[in-house]
Amino acid sequence: MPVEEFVAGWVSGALGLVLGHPFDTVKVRLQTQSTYRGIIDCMVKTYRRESVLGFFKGMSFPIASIAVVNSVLFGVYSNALLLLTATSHHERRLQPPSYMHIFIAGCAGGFLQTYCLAPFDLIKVRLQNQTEPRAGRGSPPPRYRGPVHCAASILQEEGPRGLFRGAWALTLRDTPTLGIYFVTYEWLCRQSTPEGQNPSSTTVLVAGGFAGIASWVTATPLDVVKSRMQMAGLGQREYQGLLDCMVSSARQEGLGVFFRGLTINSARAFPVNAVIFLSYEYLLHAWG
Ligand SMILES: CN(C)C(=N)NCCC[C@H](N)C(=O)O
Repeated sequence: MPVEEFVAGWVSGALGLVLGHPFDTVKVRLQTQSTYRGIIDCMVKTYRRESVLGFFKGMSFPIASIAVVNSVLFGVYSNALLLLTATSHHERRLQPPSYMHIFIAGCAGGFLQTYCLAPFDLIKVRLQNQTEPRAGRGSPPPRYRGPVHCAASILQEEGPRGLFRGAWALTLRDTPTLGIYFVTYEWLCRQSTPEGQNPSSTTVLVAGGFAGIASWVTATPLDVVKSRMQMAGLGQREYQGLLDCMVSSARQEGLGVFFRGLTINSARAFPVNAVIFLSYEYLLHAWG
């Protein structure tokens, strides 16, 4: 099984993560708290209360973990394509796989990555939602002191299953949308690249950026449900399950609730995924 796709996926995931984390914090807060009037209001309040560091809350942990998840995604995707089409990454420009094969391989990558992603994503969301200023003398400490303390507290208070809160919503969110992600990327690359040639860096950047947007636009409704289910039990509303979360969110806040965070998600998705695909392609090219 070729492993370089896993390593390239890890490096590119880490680069994308640093670039995208401030956008991600604003998105998570908009989706789960109703104290903000919009993106700018959320950014201003975060900056005033928590300084620039507020945007980077919960990042140390995902930089190690989400990068591993990206490595699983790209590694499984590439190896699934190898199984389906018997072509390696380098052979795929001369013998391009069908969009159906790309979609299936993307869904397989999306499905398997959620097993690693679920607990990491839960911890990230819980830490990002702590809006207390940095602990100073006299101010009460935040509920979670960091990722390890957060994981230990969830285990203690909610049991091992607590770490997988929202995992179903995550699986439903990621399986089809990662199929869409890779199909969009390949389709855009093929549109502007002569047959048999490698796409230029500009093409990779643009195709990667739009692939990110396409996947996040389709993922946003379930992203909202997933974030709410992950926050449930923390003084926020408890849900009976995924359907209950969808129905009660729609009843209380209207259908627009499923598009919360769409603008910030798309603004984040372009640069993050442009960098992910560029560094991924670059590394695989450099390793020959
Ligand atoms: C749920 N969706 C839509 C995705 N995971 N899409 C792939 C993007 C991967 C990248 N790490 C990012 O966070 O944008």
